[in-house]
Amino acid sequence: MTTFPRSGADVLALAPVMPVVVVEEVEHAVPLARALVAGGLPGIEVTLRTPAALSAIERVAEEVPEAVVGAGTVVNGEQAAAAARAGARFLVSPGCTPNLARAMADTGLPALPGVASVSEAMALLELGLTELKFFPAEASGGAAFLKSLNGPLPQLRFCPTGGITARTAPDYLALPNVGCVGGSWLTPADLVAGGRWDTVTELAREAAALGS
Ligand SMILES: O=C(O)C(=O)C[C@H](O)[C@H](O)COP(=O)(O)O
Repeated sequence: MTTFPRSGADVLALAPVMPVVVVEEVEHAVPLARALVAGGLPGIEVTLRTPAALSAIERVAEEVPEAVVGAGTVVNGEQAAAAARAGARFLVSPGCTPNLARAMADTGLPALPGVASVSEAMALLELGLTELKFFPAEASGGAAFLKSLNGPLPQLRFCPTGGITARTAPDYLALPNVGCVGGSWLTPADLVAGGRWDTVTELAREAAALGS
């Protein structure tokens, strides 16, 4: 039986790669999640960027028990609450405000709030949050930024996301303050639209192997 994450650390520990997916058609959600799970990636971040996103989370939560589905692109409290109602097991935001941090905590779900600077990371640390998303990773300094941050703030752990590929992921995963990396490269729009689930599984398998 799947154990659901109870903390940000549990979310970071799901797999070396967190697939970030954009679901345009709700019918794609279940086969997509099954394809990722089959490749060894149980954690799935469904971005709240499409009208289908909340229904997609609901379907995966109900129909794919091996998956751990979370909501991404959470930018306000209403979305955090709606994602929790839909069955999300964790929340991810691209950036954070005190209001959003509170709203995410109110859901009772583990969350990875996003940061892109030292001061933003320190503000969340003051709230007791030590597992964060680093977004947009490549545009904000990449692996070199996180390596520098580990000096003054070694208590923080990150899921860097944004512009990361299968080729650059190992640079991040080699860092002591990186738990996993996020990315959309496992589920390109053309593969999803064409229902090419075997290829998604293949990409997921390669990504899962980055942790070994
Ligand atoms: O929507 C969010 O919550 C985000 O933070 C953005 C996503 O994580 C990135 O868009 C994924 O990055 P790519 O792998 O470069 O596509």
